[in-house]
Amino acid sequence: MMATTASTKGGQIDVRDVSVRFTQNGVGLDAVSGVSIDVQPGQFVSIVGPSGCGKSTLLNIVAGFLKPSGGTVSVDGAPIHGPGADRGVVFQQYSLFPWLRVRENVEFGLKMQGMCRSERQSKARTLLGLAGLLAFENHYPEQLSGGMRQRVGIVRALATGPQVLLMDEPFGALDAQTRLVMQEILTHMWEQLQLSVLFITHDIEESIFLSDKVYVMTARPGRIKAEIPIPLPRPRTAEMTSSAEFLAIHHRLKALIREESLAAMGGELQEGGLGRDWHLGPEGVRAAL
Ligand SMILES: Nc1ncnc2c1ncn2[C@@H]1O[C@H](COP(=O)(O)OP(=O)(O)OP(=O)(O)O)[C@@H](O)[C@H]1O
Repeated sequence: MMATTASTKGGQIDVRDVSVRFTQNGVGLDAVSGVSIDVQPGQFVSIVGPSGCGKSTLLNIVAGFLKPSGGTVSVDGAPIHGPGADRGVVFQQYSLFPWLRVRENVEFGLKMQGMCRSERQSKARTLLGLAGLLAFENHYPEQLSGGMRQRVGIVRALATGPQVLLMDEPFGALDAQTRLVMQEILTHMWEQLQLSVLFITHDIEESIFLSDKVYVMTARPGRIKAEIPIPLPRPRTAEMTSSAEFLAIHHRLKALIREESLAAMGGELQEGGLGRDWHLGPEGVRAAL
């Protein structure tokens, strides 16, 4: 992997035997059970799994927004007790301040840290340049497309210099074409800044294209079902997505997730729906009605 700007290499995430139990109206729900994952410094790691398996819950724990019921989480050996400037977070919804211009949005965290005006301007402009947004530094968020807003969101999350970037379905609201461009921009920024990234997505192709490793979670309570290394060379190119190696990984991941998606639907599809009545055929179903 190449790097130009990072000085020290940090950003190791260690999640050990983490469990989460939510209690609502006196009823307990096991969301995550005994999950252990690791992200090595500079690694790009994705988590995929069926809806509701606890992916966001896990990310929120690493972000420090949520405390696990059991287990430990640390970054570079330091236990996580809450949110911190060492971890940038990007969600699917663009969370920019609409009354601030693009550069002011990016500078916000730096201003809070007490950095002087000229230093924070120069930092924001460097990052906006990496994301291809320098020409828009004086625009307001509402003047930007969804993809551009999300790029500003990523730049803002990176402004305070975190070694870890946590991303929860960041491109989920974007159209397919914009999504591909965003993947390339993110890869470029990741390579330049030597970040560790933990990335959640529903999109199998996206997870393979971006990652060094993909974790597949089971249906709730979420456990780690498989850890799939992605040995494709870098830089990744659009052509690689039709290579035999890429397609073989895609096939494997799809099968793993399908099993869990069926399980997540409580067995209805195998037992009561698709499985039970399909042998009847259209005639049989009509007769049974
Ligand atoms: N604060 C909460 N209180 C109670 N239950 C919660 C809470 N947050 C999440 N859950 C439940 O925990 C489970 C895991 O939720 P989570 O959002 O982590 O799943 P997910 O894998 O990210 O889902 P999706 O892919 O649909 O976004 C779900 O059943 C959800 O309803």
